[in-house]
Amino acid sequence: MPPEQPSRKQLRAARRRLSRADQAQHARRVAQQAGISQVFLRARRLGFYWPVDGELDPSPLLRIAERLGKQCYLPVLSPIRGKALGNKLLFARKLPAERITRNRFGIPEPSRRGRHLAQPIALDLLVVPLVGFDPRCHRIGMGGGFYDRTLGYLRHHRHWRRPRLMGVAHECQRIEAISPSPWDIQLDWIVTEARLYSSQADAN
Ligand SMILES: Nc1nc2c(c(=O)[nH]1)N(C=O)[C@@H](CNc1ccc(C(=O)N[C@@H](CCC(=O)O)C(=O)O)cc1)CN2
Ligand SMILES: Nc1ncnc2c1ncn2[C@@H]1O[C@H](COP(=O)(O)OP(=O)(O)OP(=O)(O)O)[C@@H](O)[C@H]1O
Repeated sequence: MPPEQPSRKQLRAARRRLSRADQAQHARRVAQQAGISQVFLRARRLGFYWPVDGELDPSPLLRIAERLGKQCYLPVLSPIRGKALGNKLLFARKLPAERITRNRFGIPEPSRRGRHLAQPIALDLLVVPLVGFDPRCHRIGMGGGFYDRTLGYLRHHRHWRRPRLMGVAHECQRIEAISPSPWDIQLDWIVTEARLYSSQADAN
C-alpha cells in the first residue's frame, strides 16, 4: 500500500509552523530563482497573490517585477455568482494607491472594480499559491476550485497557453505524488526555496 498522504489540514499546519525568519528566507530565495527565469523576464503582465495562512510570500518577486516596470495584478473573486461565471478569479491591477478590502474568505484584495480588471488570458505569467504539490507540478489548493475553474480553458489550448503558470511554495509542502482529478490544472513550474520543478523535466 502506498504511504498515506498528508491531508490539506496537515500541509497547511506545516507551512504555518515555519518561523518568520524561514518564511522571509524562502520568499527571498524563490524570488532570486524565479526572478532570473526566462518566463519571468519576458512577461509583461504578471498575476501574484496576497499571502495568507503561511503561504510562500511572493512579494519579493512582485517588487522585482515592479522595479522592472512590469504590470502586476492580484486575484479578486468574481462578483458574479452562478454556474458559468461564478467562483472564478479575475485579476485587478495592483496600483500604488489601491484600496484594499477583504473578500469573503478574509483574504485582502484590491477594492477598485472596472477598468483594471483583467481576465487571466490577459496575463503572461500567473504566480499560483498552493497547499501541496508533487515534483511533476501537480497542485492541491485550498479546496475551493478557484484556480482550476479560472484556468480550465487552458485544457483546450495545448500549444498556445496563456498565462504560463508558476507555483511557488515551501519545500515542506511537497508530497510524493498527487493523482490529479480530471479538472486539475497542471502547473508549468514550481519554485521553492530549494529548487525549481518543471512539468517538462528537460525544460527550464
Ligand atoms: N492567497 C491566496 N489567495 C487566494 C487563494 C489562495 O489559495 N491563496 N485562492 C485559491 O483558491 C482563492 C480563495 N480560495 C479559498 C478557498 C478556501 C479558503 C478557506 O480558508 N476556507 C476555509 C473554510 C471556508 C470559509 O471560511 O468560508 C477553510 O479551509 O478553513 C480560503 C480561500 C483566491 N485567493
Ligand atoms: N473546471 C471546473 N469546472 C467545474 N467545477 C470545478 C472545476 N474545477 C474544480 N471544480 C470544483 O471545485 C472543487 C474543488 O476542487 P479542488 O479540490 O481541486 O480545489 P483546489 O484546486 O484545491 O482549490 P483552489 O484552486 O481554490 O486553490 C471540486 O470538487 C470541483 O467540483
